[in-house]
Amino acid sequence: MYILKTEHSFDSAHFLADYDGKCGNIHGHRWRVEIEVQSEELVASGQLGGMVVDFGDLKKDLKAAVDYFDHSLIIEQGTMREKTLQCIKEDGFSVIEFPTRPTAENFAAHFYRTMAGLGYDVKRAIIYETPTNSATYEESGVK
Ligand SMILES: Nc1nc2c(c(=O)[nH]1)N=C([C@H](O)[C@H](O)COP(=O)(O)OP(=O)(O)OP(=O)(O)O)CN2
Ligand SMILES: [Zn+2]
Repeated sequence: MYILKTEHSFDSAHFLADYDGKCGNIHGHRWRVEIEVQSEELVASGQLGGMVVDFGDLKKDLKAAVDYFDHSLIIEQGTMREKTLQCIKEDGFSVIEFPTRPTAENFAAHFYRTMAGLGYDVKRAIIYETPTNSATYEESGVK
């Protein structure tokens, strides 16, 4: 089995709604996203010969997925008053409404599924919320 790994980072603010503690307040992180893709075989010949995929393509696709969140405020849908949200947007701030609580675990699943949706055979996605705290998402099954 061959496994390729690449990473990108993004800066964003978030908060955990209904969290009893400092993470319930708006705060920021530099999120590091690592992605691993796998293959039993290498491309036989040509431009991609000897590769699983071209690192250039893998990096470009992960960067696009990650850049979507860069320098924005990520909020869980339905956890901010509509009026507040509207004012923030009207004042020109970039807000992304996320379907689930914006935890490292949910971001790991998000990036896994985004890259899988692009056709990559993703082994795992690892999200570092801080330099020492990370969450990993994998899907079990026959691979
Ligand atoms: N399992 C998870 N636990 C927590 C998550 C998460 O995504 N998954 N997220 C948070 C908060 O977002 C918080 O920002 C993390 O804070 P903390 O671990 O305390 O990290 P700090 O580096 O800010 O801690 P210091 O001790 O103040 O340096 C909480 N839990
Ligand atoms: Zn946080």
